[in-house]
Amino acid sequence: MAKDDLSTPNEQKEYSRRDMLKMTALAGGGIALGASGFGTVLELLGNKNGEANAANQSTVPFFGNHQAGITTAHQNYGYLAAFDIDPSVHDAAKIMALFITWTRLAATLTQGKREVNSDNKELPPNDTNEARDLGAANLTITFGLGHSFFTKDGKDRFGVAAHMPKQLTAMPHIAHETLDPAISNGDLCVQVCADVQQVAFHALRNLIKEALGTANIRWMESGFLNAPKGQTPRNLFGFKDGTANVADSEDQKNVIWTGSDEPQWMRGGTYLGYRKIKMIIETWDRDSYSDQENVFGRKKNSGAPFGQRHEKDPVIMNKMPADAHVRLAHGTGKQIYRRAYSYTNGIQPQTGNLDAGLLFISYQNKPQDSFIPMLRLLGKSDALNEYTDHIATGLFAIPAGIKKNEYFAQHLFE
Ligand SMILES: C=CC1=C(C)c2cc3[nH]c(cc4nc(cc5[nH]c(cc1n2)c(C)c5CCC(=O)O)C(CCC(=O)O)=C4C)c(C)c3C=C
Ligand SMILES: [Fe+2]
Repeated sequence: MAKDDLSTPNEQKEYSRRDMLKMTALAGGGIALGASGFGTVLELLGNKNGEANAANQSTVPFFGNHQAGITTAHQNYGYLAAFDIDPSVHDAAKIMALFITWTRLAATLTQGKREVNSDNKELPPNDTNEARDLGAANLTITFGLGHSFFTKDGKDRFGVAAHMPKQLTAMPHIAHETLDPAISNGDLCVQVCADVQQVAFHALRNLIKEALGTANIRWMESGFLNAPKGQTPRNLFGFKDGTANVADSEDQKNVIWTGSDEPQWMRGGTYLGYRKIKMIIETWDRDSYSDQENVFGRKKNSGAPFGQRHEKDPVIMNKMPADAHVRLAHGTGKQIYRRAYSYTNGIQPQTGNLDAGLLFISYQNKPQDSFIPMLRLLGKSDALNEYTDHIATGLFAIPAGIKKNEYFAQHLFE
């Protein structure tokens, strides 16, 4: 049978054979791409099925100055996953090979294309197929590196510890947190977002599959967030969440993107701060409306700060209770860019309560001066603490955007 009877030949290959050979050579040679490796690389598909139905064909560019999925309009579904490098891997070349494969796959999937299957039906399929008839649905894939990628037990793991991002540390202890290490931190992180959950899951699943043997999944979380176009989404406490985020690109440059104080390969990148925060929904739902508003210092319906009429009006700190969440966060004088998702995970068997909360994700160029001090202050004094538990954490360096014919973190290694 022909390569794949449902497929049309790819017209917009992301990489030529020469590009891939060049990248493989740059990665130190000797990288085994696997028996079907080059077939996979060279025969990317156009996804023609979407033309016949209402699949969401919107795409977000994968290559660029900054990675996508950060200032990209918030998609409806998000996965955040962390990976650990397999203990058998000591060679940077193996990691570079994985990053080449991940880059190729991400560049393909985010543009609504799929990898073609081999002629040989005795081999497993290259693509798992469940998103074949769906478009890209604004899929973005964002890659990051944890502190433990660079050093572990005091050892420089892959010869790049000298180039560690300046603000990347292990996460410090924060008051009142009850962290589960199994769902915290990790050597690598991948954020996958899309407007169709099946598209996002498909992408993550295929990234996991390609990493096997080099990097193993450590944890993954999935979340959702919906709002009418142009409106701020609401969290599970019913409040508009994300109002104070900077929208202007000059402000985003100051808050999000790293500059000349970082190693060259990290400039134009950012840091992802992560907290999994369980929300004690049952207690919240029994609290009075006015108490709920006092917790944040904002009006529940309009999102306006106390003493103001409209959501985007400036915060007047002394109109809010001293321990109001917004007063404390705003009072640090620091800014972060929040891109959170709500999560639900059925019922907690021990209590019969809902297992639900917020996958708090923020991007900032100086986490040691913003995200971490803010967490410390909120951990100590925030009125919100009565209704929340911080159960997982992470801090990851997100390198600059990937250029065409380059691969993720290439300039860290070369
Ligand atoms: C480390 C920082 C923060 C954590 C953790 C955090 C958790 C958290 N927040 C909400 C809900 C809201 N937060 C709001 C504002 C806000 N929150 C932070 C930081 C953290 N939040 C900042 C920096 C700000 C903006 C402050 C400002 O300058 O005005 C709001 C108000 C609306 C908005 O601006 O988004 C809400 C609502 C929850 C539910 C939560 C943990 C579960
Ligand atoms: Fe907040």
